Amino acid sequence: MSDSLILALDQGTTSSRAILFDRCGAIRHMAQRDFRQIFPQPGWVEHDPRDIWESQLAAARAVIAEAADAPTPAAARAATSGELARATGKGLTAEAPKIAAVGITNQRETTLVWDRRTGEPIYNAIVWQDRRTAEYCDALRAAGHAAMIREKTGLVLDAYFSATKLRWILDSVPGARARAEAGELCFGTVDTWLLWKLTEPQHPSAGAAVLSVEARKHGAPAAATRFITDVSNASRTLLFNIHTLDWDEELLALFSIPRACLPGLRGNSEVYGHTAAGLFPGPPIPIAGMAGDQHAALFGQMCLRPGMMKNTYGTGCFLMMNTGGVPVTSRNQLLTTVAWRLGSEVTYALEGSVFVAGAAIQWLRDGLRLIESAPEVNALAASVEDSGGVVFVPALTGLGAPHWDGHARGTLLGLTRGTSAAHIARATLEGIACQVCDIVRAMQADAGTVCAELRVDGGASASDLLMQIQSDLLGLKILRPQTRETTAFGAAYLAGLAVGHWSSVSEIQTQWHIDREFSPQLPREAAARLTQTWARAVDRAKAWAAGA
Ligand SMILES: Nc1ncnc2c1ncn2[C@@H]1O[C@H](COP(=O)(O)OP(=O)(O)O)[C@@H](O)[C@H]1O
Ligand SMILES: O=P(O)(O)OC[C@H](O)CO
Repeated sequence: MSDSLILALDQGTTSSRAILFDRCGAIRHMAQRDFRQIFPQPGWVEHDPRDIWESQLAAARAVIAEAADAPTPAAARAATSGELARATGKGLTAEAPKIAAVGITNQRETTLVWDRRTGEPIYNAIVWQDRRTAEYCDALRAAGHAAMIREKTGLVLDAYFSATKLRWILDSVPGARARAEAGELCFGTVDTWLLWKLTEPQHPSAGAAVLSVEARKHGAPAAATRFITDVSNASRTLLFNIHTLDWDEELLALFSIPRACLPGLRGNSEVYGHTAAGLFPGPPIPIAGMAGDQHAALFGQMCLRPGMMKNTYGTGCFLMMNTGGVPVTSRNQLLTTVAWRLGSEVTYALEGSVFVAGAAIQWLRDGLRLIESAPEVNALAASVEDSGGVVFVPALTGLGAPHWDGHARGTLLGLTRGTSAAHIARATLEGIACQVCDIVRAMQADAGTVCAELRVDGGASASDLLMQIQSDLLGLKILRPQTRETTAFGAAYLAGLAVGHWSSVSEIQTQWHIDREFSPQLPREAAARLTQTWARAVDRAKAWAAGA
């Protein structure tokens, strides 16, 4: 077991990644495949489910092939002493790597529907960022349903979540509703789609002989047992009751969703099935971990005690705090969500989602052309002492938590003739950090605790300047781990724990190491002034697109 690896599949909004971790938690191999973003109308965002699957499969096959070509540490040691060459007569080229388990983690809320018999999607995946159902959400809110929805699901009524997207597909694709009611269609988030595809028998690449031997050994899984989601992904659909941990009849009726199209519900660390024979070289691999990406990141950051929190700085920002075995109801417009279920033990979390974070830096690059690459923002912003009074509210697609204003728009204030590109770059980093501050404050008020530190990951956490600004504004320590692939880490750990690759959570806790710690350096009064100015700017950004 010591030489075997865990394969984490991290299916994100813009790319699919596959990472092989060894038993010490070190990354051995990594592959990434970007895939197509589809924007059929303003505010609509779709993915082709086949692109999601094919990019994920290609990334997984690439890391496995890379690992097969690379010597294992044991083989390398043996080769150094000449033993391997003597024993095998063929040097270092090894056969398929031993993979103990696969863990899946994924972009959440994104909604797919496919034919239960053929596996063919009936429509593109509607992505979490898609706003086509915003008006329907407004109507439900006006009809007074928001409080019941929040009480049962822990979520706010917003187009971000899956239920209204699923309803849209059932009502818009001819015949879909009747087929869903007849049990002919499957609804899934990306985890469910990947599990379905990974366990799909008779892949074209599978040799007939291999298939029959392996199928006899493992049995071809029935559709019902391959059609599964986990409680973390389910808790982002608006259809799942976080108290009963089951689909909720009242919510299904409200959104007109037939129960027959919903997947079975499982925990986050258990064997859900095996990869189909022939999909990867070697024997079928148990698929043993599954969690939404932010939940996996909370686990991978080892935020295992109540009060511990992490923030992921990617396209958006997703801040989560572990609240232990009790769902904390937010009084400050945050989300209550299932963090994970291990065996019968459920852990809950509070979450705040910022829609635009790293994407604001991309806008400086692609929209304003102030920089040529995202990392360049740091030198530009560091070339000035402060933002020169410029404030940027990066509400380019509205404001998420805790404001939830889909009509807010990006707002650049305080411009003078002395304003330079550097001031705007600095204001962008401050704007990202200020959005995170709003969430941390709301979270600490809800949870009644003041956590002394924030663990960070995601692409933009590479920016030392952004992390320092964040620490200054929050007045908290920022801890950046050595491995920032914490989402994939979390999925790998969940899978590895289920198959005994790691013996316990205490064993994996020793694998989390700090790369750098950032401590507040700005006087608190100066930080308070900046956040007060930010609050005034947010007020001006709100409701902008709603008209006069
Ligand atoms: N060195 C850097 N400094 C600041 N921002 C960065 C840096 N590197 C990447 N980014 C930002 O991080 C984001 C990508 O992070 P990533 O975690 O890969 O996002 P996602 O998973 O949402 O696709 C981009 O929006 C980019 O602007
Ligand atoms: O694809 P990511 O990593 O930006 O994550 C997307 C989130 O899960 C959406 O809620």
